[in-house]
Amino acid sequence: MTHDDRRRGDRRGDRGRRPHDRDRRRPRDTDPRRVALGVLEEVEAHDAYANLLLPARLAEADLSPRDRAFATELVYGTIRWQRLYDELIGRAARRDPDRLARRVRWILRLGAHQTLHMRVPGHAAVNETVRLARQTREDRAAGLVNAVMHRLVDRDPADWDAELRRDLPADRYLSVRWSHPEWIVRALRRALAADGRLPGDDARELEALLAADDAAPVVNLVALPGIADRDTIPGAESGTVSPFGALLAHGDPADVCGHGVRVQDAGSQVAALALAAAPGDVPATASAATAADRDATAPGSAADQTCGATASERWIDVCAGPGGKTALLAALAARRQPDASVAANEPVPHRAQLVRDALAEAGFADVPVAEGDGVTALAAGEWDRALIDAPCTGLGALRRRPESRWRKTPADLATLTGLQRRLLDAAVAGAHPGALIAYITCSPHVAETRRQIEGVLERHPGALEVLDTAAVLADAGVDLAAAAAGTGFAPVGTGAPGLQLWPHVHGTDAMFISLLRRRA
Ligand SMILES: C[S@@+](CC[C@H](N)C(=O)[O-])C[C@H]1O[C@@H](n2cnc3c(N)ncnc32)[C@H](O)[C@@H]1O
Repeated sequence: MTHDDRRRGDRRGDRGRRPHDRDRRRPRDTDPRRVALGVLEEVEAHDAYANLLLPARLAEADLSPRDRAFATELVYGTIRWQRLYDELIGRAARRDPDRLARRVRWILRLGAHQTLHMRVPGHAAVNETVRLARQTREDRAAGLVNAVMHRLVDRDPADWDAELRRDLPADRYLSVRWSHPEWIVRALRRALAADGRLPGDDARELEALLAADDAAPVVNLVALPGIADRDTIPGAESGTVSPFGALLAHGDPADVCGHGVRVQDAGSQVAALALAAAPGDVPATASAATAADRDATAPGSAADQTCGATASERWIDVCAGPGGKTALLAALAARRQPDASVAANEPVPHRAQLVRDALAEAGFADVPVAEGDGVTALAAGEWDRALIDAPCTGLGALRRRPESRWRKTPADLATLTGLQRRLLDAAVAGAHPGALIAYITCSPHVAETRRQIEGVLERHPGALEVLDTAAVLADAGVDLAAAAAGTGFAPVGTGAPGLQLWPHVHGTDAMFISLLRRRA
């Protein structure tokens, strides 16, 4: 080492080490299976979220676009399907899979995913899985991995299925076959039945719902009305139930987002639209719409035809973070009623900042975002339309968050339903006659949906009118029948005091939307 080298080294010291130095010492990984295994182990060890961790690990690796897609499917698919794979691995290994070393279990789950859901030929799945075991210091388990993988690939998946169906009680079979915790299977069955969707013991619709949870969801985009046009988003296709929605089957959403285009599930779009489009029986709190306002709204677009609001209303989104619905509400309000004011509330500071960012990006930086309790904001009563997108179990969005089904427990329900009830009661307390409330969850669980609405109606007899959400949305250009066409399932359920959307019927997350109006 020359004197100059030494000086350079001294100057840089440890803190001054260039970012690439680490990369130079440790070659970037070029194996998608090894990258996926690392992510899966980290997700498990640190309760991390795969959708946050994976992009970081992909950025550190050196993978072709094809291998990045392969690693992505390996991670998400293996997490989703782990219950099925554990059952089959246990049968093939003739031992409890929980007694295998963690890494060996992940290696086998990865192998199972390749052969059962990724169309990797059997021999390649076996060889690559054994290779992965050897490369990751699990040589001693290579024999077991080889034997288990051979038993998995040598049998037809239909044979495995027949064996499971024969051996397991009905709910346990569904739980294993569709890789959901058993309590979630039961909760979804109850939710479908409450929506009038399970005649007799027909499991067909329940299985269709479970299957929809297991499919990789297509990216849903929203083109905020008045700001962006869904027909001009590069590479996007139509086909969502939302009048502002588009699908991005291929490509990186980051390449098309911005300037009023955002990633947002079509069910969320429809939920925000329902509040905006509900008939404006709300007494105007300031001046009525001027002729100039009305002229400013170009006729013909979905947004213009759909908002039922009257002028100068005050709209509030009380559970706003991260701001997807707030941005759409602001766009809908601005398009139809420039005089209406929109405000947001989100108690968690970093999520409140995300709401501000979402609003600023869409050109609504002037929308105030408070950091308080939604219960207080609602009880204060300074609003004409309130969106309560309540914290919930998220059982309606399992397809988007692969690990969430394994982390939720029935115990989560108690806290969440208590808060949901307080939010609804505060809305009743704060609402003036004619004020509108949209109560929304991204869960179909009956305790979070219809029972909440039944409960608030019982606690405040005569105070609320339940609007027909499906009819409001139909007037707003949402064609539920077209969305359900070809699925073999009814476009709208029956009996619920609100609209329940379903992934297997409408292609949306399972959002529940109930529109309520305060009576005099
Ligand atoms: C389902 S998320 C809302 C999603 C959001 N509306 C959107 O579309 O982007 C529920 C939000 O409620 C917030 N929250 C939790 N407790 C709350 C409370 N007491 N009052 C109001 N909001 C609350 C959570 O922090 C979370 O951001």
